[in-house]
Amino acid sequence: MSSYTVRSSVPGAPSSRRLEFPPRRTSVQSMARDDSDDENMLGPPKLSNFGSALLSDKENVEPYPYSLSHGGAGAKRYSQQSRAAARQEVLGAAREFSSSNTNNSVGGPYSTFHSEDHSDSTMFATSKHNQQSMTTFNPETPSEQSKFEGMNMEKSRSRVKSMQQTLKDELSLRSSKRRNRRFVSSRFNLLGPAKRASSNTGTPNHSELADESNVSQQEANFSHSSSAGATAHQNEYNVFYEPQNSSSPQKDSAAPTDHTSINYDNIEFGDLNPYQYLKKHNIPTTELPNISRLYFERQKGENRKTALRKNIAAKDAIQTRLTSASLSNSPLLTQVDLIKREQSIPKRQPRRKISDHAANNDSKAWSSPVSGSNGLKTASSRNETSPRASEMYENLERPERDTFGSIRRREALSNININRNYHQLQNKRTKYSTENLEEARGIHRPRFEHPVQEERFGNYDFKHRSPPAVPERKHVEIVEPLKTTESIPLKPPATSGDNYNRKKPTIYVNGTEYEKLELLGRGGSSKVYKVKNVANNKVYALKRVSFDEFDDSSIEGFKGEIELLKKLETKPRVVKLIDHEMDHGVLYEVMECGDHDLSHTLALRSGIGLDVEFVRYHSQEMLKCVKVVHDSGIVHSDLKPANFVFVKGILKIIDFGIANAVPEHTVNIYRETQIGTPNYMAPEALVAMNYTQGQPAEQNRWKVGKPSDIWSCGCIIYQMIYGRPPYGGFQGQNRLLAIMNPEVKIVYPEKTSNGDVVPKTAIDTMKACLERNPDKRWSVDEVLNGPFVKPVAVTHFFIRDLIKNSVKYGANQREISNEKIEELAEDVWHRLADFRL
Ligand SMILES: Nc1ncnc2c1ncn2[C@@H]1O[C@H](COP(=O)(O)OP(=O)(O)OP(=O)(O)O)[C@@H](O)[C@H]1O
Repeated sequence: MSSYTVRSSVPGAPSSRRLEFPPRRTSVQSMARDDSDDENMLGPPKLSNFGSALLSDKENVEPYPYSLSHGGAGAKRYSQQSRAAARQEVLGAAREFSSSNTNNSVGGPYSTFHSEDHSDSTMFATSKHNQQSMTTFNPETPSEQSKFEGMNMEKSRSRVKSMQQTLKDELSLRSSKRRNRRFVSSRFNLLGPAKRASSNTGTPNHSELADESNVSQQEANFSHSSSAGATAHQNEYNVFYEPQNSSSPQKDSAAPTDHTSINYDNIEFGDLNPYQYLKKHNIPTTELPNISRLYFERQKGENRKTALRKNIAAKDAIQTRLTSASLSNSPLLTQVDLIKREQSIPKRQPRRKISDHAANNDSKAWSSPVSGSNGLKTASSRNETSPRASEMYENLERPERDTFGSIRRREALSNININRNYHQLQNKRTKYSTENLEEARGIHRPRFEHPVQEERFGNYDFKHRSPPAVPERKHVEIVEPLKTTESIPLKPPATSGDNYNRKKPTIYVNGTEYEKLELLGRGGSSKVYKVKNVANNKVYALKRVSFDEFDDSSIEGFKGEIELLKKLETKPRVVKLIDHEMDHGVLYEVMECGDHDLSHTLALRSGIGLDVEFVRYHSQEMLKCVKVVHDSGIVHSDLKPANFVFVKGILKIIDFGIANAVPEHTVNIYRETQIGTPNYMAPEALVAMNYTQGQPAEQNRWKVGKPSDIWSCGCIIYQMIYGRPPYGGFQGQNRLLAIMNPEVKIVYPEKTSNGDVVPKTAIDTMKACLERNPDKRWSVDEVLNGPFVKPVAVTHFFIRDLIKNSVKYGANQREISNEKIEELAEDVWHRLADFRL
């Protein structure tokens, strides 16, 4: 490799550079590598680049990457001019060298070079016959050294500077071309895939490369054919746009077939993009930037026109609605007019994107048979409406194709919705204002409660559906059952010997049938039932006593009761025995039936307080019964409240089971058994007394007489006043002991537990009845005639007469003895007895 050092005069450039001559075959590669670096290309040219550029410029065999295919027209011209000038300068310098070296033979220092490289470059091969290449210069040759020294060095330096400047401009121009190419590439991407033109079968890239190859070839031909730079500058434009194939079959009449004078105003792209347009009309790709710019400007204008046209259509549609709404207020409008106006206005569309479901529903509503029969437009017929409406439909239903922009489209939709609501309101007003007219015309319109229904079917005349069929009422006959004269037996008929047909069991007493009604009470040895005589339907008490549990003495005692009852059957204060029968150890007594006994009455008044009159009345009633018994020579021996019953309001005595007839002129009887109720038994009836005369000592007897009955009556009165018997506070055996113990005194409080004052006469009566000594007890008559049972009442006249008589008696008798006073008191007392009310 040969090297040569030159001093550069370019400002900023290194003072000296070592000029190297790279191998010729790598010049193109070096250019390609430098071409990738824009910054290096913008800087001052290097001598190495200069040499490479010369070589590459001559070697047009390979595609020249920096063709003028993508440069602008002005840049292209400048590039071509500058390149032509540079070439002229280079050729001039070479001629100078060659002229100074005309005698240089083939066998000289160039012989080797030419023999190696003559077939590689056409340009170099052309010039090698006329000039000496710099690369073939060998300064070491003595003959050439002398020639070189003889040259004008100043002239050479100026030429080198000129060449450097030219190369600098060339590089700047190439950088500009590169930028333009990038811009065009980005625009191509926006245009989408290029369509295949009729005259262009290759892909755009391939076509572009082929075209670039042609351009490079044309440029090489130009460089080869032209000899003068100025002339080349003048003819460059015309020759350059000469079409390769002038007989192109497809040429647009409006297309600039004569490319020497392109009229951009006459260009019509149609459906072609700029690149397709170039290919179709065989226009060099260098015109692509200009044509692309023209294409985009026209597109922008078309878009503006389309937007303006759609805006006008939307406004016209709105104005049509408003006019229709104002006209619909007129009461003279008929229903047919309203329908026509409604048909001329498209239905409202949703603001947002229409979903498939909503669209389907909407289409169903429109395509309903009812609407079709009434002249409503279906979805397919909407396009048959006015052009303005159709255009607005296009605008509303396909917002993605709208070119207004989102804001403008939203405003348009909002306006339409607002006016739609106003239109609906006007329709409603019209509907209400025309209701009377419609009714007068006999037009029946359905009433919709739902606004959607009203919106869809609001102003249209519909035919009523046939009313639903009234369900048939089933006729049900109420058939009353036949009435028969024969009564339905509630129970099976009675048979002989069967008592099933009887309501309740019956008891026969001496042949008389008694029907058992209810149980009245139960005693120690018997049960008492309420029965009804079946023959006369009278009610009785039936006492049934079984002798199985009793010994013979007890059986004799029940038999004595019957005798006593028979004896007393005429007494009104003794329950009346109706009938009795002894059968198989069972005693039946049919008696007069009482309502309830005295124990039941006392229980009802428990806790109510003292009622002296109640006690006096019931005491008197009780004593009257006892008087009857005592007067009959009978000692009852078992007097208690349960043995007094009220029969029709009259208290009567019952239960003479242990009663004994008292022989006349005797007061007491003696029993060998202790029978009775402890609470009411007199002390003498409880204390066994040894029967001494003629009887075994171990045998005890109890003395029972009429005073025992008075004791019992005293206990009943005591219970009626204080609520319990005298020894009621004792329980069990202690009660008997207390009764028998004379030390246990009976207390008579002046007040009851409720605080009621107990009359003194009542207390005195109780004390007289409950005298331990039976001989000192009052008799029944005394009690009955006692101040409590039978109180004395005096009148005002009685007291006045008493005082008057006493004064007279004292005036006549100065001294009155005590005996005389007692006699007088007894007399008054008897008079009071006669004076009782
Ligand atoms: N004629 C009647 N009317 C209404 N009720 C009666 C009649 N006879 C008895 N009673 C009721 O039957 C109950 C028992 O009767 P009664 O006292 O005669 O039987 P008892 O076996 O003698 O009893 P006890 O021997 O224990 O005194 C009475 O307390 C009374 O309530």
